[in-house]
Amino acid sequence: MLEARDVCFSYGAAGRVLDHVSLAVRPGEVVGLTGRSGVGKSTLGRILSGHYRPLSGRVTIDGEPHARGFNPVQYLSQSPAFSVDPRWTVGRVISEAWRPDEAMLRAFGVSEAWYDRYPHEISGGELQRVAVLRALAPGTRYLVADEISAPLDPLTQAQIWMALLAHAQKNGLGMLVISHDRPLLRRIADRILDL
Ligand SMILES: Nc1ncnc2c1ncn2[C@@H]1O[C@H](COP(=O)(O)OP(=O)(O)OP(=O)(O)O)[C@@H](O)[C@H]1O
Repeated sequence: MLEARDVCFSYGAAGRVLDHVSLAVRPGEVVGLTGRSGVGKSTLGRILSGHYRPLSGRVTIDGEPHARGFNPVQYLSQSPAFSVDPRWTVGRVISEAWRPDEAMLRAFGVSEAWYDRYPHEISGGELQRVAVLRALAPGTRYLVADEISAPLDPLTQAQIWMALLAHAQKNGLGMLVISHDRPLLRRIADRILDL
């Protein structure tokens, strides 16, 4: 189980962003997280992913704190361009994490023809699919998907969610889906939390 318990956080001297927040995601469970803009959803997602340390409170993965090495809690943002090295080819970006097979490439609509290109040489929607596929390395146990489909066309959105949900179910992957799109969350989440 991925668990945040009594988490508090603030960015420097600015006011408190998270005040004693607790949340849990079980393996194979899809939890929706929504709430007004600026309430701290992305901050909580990054804390769960080990990017930020809480001021107080704990984050545990199956009872253990975040450790060095491959991160079993992968964070995906709305803007994949910020999370990939612009000097690496698409092929290197993916294979640095793992080597997905043909079926996975097809399910996520990723083409090997892009492998020799750089991130700015594929479209935003294509890069998002690359980022999602990269995050699904075998060691990934939980995925924090932060508004990942907001800028995509409806067809690409549907393709990504269908592939992600199928993969999560098959592999017991837990997902925290952060979104303002309540109809989307009602379709895909087992339960929805309002921060
Ligand atoms: N690096 C940072 N430094 C200082 N303040 C920050 C930083 N990142 C976020 N904040 C502030 O922390 C608060 C929470 O931001 P966060 O991005 O977690 O909210 P959110 O609920 O995800 O918002 P949205 O729905 O608009 O994406 C906001 O007031 C934001 O301005």
